[in-house]
Amino acid sequence: MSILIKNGHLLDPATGTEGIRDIFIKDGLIQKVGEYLSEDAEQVIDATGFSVMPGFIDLHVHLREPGYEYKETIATGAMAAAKGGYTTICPMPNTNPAIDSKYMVEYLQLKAKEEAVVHILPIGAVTKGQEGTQLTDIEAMAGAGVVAISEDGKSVMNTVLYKKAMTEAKEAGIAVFAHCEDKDLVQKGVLNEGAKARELGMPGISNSVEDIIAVRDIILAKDTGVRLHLCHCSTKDSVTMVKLAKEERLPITGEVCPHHFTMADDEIPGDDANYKMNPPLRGRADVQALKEALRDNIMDVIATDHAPHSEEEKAKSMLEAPFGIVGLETAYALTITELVQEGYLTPMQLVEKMSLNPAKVLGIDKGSLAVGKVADVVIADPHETYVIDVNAFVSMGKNTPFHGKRVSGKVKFTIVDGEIVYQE
Ligand SMILES: NC(=O)N[C@@H](CC(=O)O)C(=O)O
Ligand SMILES: [Zn+2]
Repeated sequence: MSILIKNGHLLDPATGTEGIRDIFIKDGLIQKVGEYLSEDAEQVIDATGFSVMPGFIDLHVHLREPGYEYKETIATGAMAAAKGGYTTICPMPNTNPAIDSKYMVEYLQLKAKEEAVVHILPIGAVTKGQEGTQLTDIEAMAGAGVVAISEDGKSVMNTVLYKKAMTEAKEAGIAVFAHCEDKDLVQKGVLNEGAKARELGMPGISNSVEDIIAVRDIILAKDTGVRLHLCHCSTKDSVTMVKLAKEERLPITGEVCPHHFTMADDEIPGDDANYKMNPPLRGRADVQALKEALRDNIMDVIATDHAPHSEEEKAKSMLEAPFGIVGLETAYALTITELVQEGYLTPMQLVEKMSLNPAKVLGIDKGSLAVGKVADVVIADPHETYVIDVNAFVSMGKNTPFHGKRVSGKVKFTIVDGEIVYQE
C-alpha cells in the first residue's frame, strides 16, 4: 500500500523538523518527506490543520491476556491503542500465568502477531509467577525478545534478589521497569493519604510508600549499572530523586501517567473506584511538580498504565475494587489539554515524551519519521474539542475518572508499518 499525507504539520523531534510537509509512504517505509510532493499513491490523506507525528509508544499497558480476558484481550487492547494513536505498546507481565519464561514470551508474541493491529513488545517478569522469591530466566527472555523486565503491579521487596535481577538485566542488555511501592508500608491504603482519605474514612497511601522504593531502586541501579526506568512516578520527591540521578548522569528515566498530571485527590467525588489506581491520585503539590518535571525534561516519558477492569469490579467500593484505570484512548487529549494548551509542553516535547523518548528507553529504532524509517505514524487534530465518553471506547475497560471531561486533541489516523489500522 502507498499513502501520501498532504499538508500536515510534521512534528519530528528526532530530526528537529517542525512545519508543513508532505510524506510519501510505500512498502511500509517513509519514502519521502518534503514540500509539494506529487507521488502517485493509492491513498491520499489531506492532513491540513492536523499534526503528523511518529506513532506513539506506550511503555506501560496491561492487556490482561492470558488469564483475564474478561477485562481486555490482546486484540481489544491493541485496537484501543490504535485509536489512541499508539503504534507500539509494551504489555506488563502481570497476567495469569505471568509472562515469566521464554515460552510465555513466545506465546504472547505469536498471539500478538495474529491478533494485534499495533506492535507489541513484551516485558518479562522479574520473578517466577511474580511471587518475589525465584528469579526468572532473564537471559532467555531477553533472547526471546522482551524489551525490559518488570514486576509491575508490585515491587520486588527482596533487595538482594532485585540487585541480582538488575545485574542479569544489565548483562542481557535490557532495562528494568520499576513499580515503586513498599509492600509493608502501604498496608491497606486505597487512595492518597490526606484530607480526602480522612473525609471518606478510608486508609491512605503515603508518598513515602513510593519514595522509599524509588530511592532504593536508584541506588541499586547505580551499583549495578542497569538502565532503570521508574514507572508511573506520582510524587514530588520522585521528581527530586530522578533529577539528582540525572545530575549524576545515571542511566535513569522517569515516566508520568496522564491521570497523575491531570487530577489531584481533592477532585475525587466520593467512594468511586474509577478514581482508584496505583499509585493513587496525589496532592496538588505533587501534580504541579509532575507537570514542571515534564516541562523541564526531568521526566522523560508519558505512559498510560492502561489498566482495564470489568464494570462489575469497578462498581465496588474503593475499599474492595482493584486498582487501575484505562488510558490508551485518553492520553493524547489529556496531554494536549493539560500540558500543551497550558504551556507546560511544546508540541515537539509532546512527541518526545510519547514517542521518541520511549523508543530511546527501549533502545529501538522508532520514534522518528525520517526517510527510511518504518512508517508508524499518527495523524491528529490538536484543536478538536469534545467530551470524553466511555461508550465510545473500543477498550473493554470503561474504568476512567475522565468520562464527561471536555478535552482537546483527537486522533484521526493511525498507520502501522505503512497500513492504516485506525481511521476516525
Ligand atoms: N496501576 C494500577 O492501578 N494497576 C495495574 C498494576 C500497576 O500498574 O501497578 C493493574 O495491573 O491493574
Ligand atoms: Zn505499576
